Parts: sequence; C-alpha cells; structure tokens
Amino acid sequence: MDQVTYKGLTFEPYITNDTIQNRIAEIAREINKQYAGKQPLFLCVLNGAFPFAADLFRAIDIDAEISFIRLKSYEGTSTTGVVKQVLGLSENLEGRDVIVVEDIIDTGNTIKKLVADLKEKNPASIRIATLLFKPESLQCEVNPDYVGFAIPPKFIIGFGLDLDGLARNLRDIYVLHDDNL
Ligand SMILES: O=P(O)(O)OC[C@H]1O[C@H](OP(=O)(O)OP(=O)(O)O)[C@H](O)[C@@H]1O
Ligand SMILES: Nc1nc2[nH]cnc2c(=O)[nH]1
Repeated sequence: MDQVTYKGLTFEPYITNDTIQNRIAEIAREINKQYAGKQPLFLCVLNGAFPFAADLFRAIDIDAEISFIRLKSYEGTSTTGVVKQVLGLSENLEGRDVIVVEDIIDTGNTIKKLVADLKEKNPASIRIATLLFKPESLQCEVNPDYVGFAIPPKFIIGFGLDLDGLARNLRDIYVLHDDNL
C-alpha cells in the first residue's frame, strides 16, 4: 500500500481491507448469535457507513432488514458541531430491535443525537455498531456495542470515510500524515 494524496494532504496506509473484513466477520458472528430468533433492523447512517453496512449485512445469516438515514456534520477534516438530518427515516420503529451502523464515532455528537431521536420512536432496543471509534475524542458519553477498531484521535479516510466527498472508494483505510498538521 502506498501513500495517497487528496486536496494537497498526504495520507499513510493504516488498516488494510483484509483486516477490516476479518473484523467485520467477527462482529457479524456476534450479532448472529445475540439476535438469534429476532429480526433486527440495521439502520445505516449515510453517507460514510455504506461499505461497512453492506459488508456487515451480507455476513448476517439470521433474518434481518436494512434501512438508511443520512446525517451530516463534517466539512473538510473537522466537525461543524451541527448535526443535520439530510434524509429522514420512513420505517416504523415501534417494537423493533434496531442496530445503528456507523463508519466512525469521533466527538460522539452525531450518534448521540441520532439515538435520542430514535428512542422517541419506541423501538424495543437500540444497539450501535461502528467500524471505527475514537474514545479520546468523545465530547459526550457514548458506549458503542460493536466496535471494529478503537483508534487514536487522527483524521482518517477510505472505506466510506471521505475528505470533502472524495476517498470513500478507497478499499483500505488511511491516516492523515503528521506533517500535514
Ligand atoms: O462522532 P462525530 O464527531 O459526530 O462524527 C461522526 C460522524 O461523522 C461522519 O459523518 P459526516 O458528517 O462526515 O457525513 P458523511 O457520513 O456523509 O461523510 C461519520 O459518518 C459520522 O456520522
Ligand atoms: N473522513 C472522516 N470523517 C470523520 N468524521 C468524524 N471523524 C472522521 C474522520 O476521522 N475521518
């Protein structure tokens, strides 16, 4: 894996697609076991979570459904602090076992707002699956149930994660080179 450059910023290889896929398979096995006999609704938070949600959902072998919601708070490499709901949810969540699927939890503001909104729809349960988690960056209390990788507070791209819309199509995950900071 080589370095990649977007908008004049250099990123180093960080997590390979093989490593990502192995971890997703482990999380799927856990979900398959814990939700046996139930029919969970996976709720993919667009845009960034779509590759993780697709690979995770394909590895689920119990009956399950998937739906999508679009939230946005980042511009460039930093949060705007405002979580916008761009595309709403049409499903009835009453009594459903919901698994929210995120690509990353950073400040925690996005997932906190989403979970608070979802709770008002009276689901039977809500759990959070996130591919990446930056515990040192949290600005609120959030405890994801399924975490792919806990990482330090550095900006990353690839496998769904973007820099102003670009780099989501990278197969692997890359981290912003320290010299850029
Ligand atoms: O924990 P937080 O600091 O709130 O950050 C996490 C959020 O940031 C990203 O979304 P973004 O707003 O970049 O939209 P995108 O998914 O369309 O890239 C990511 O997909 C999470 O939803
Ligand atoms: N691309 C990208 N989006 C994010 N949203 C919150 N944290 C990050 C990050 O590290 N990279």
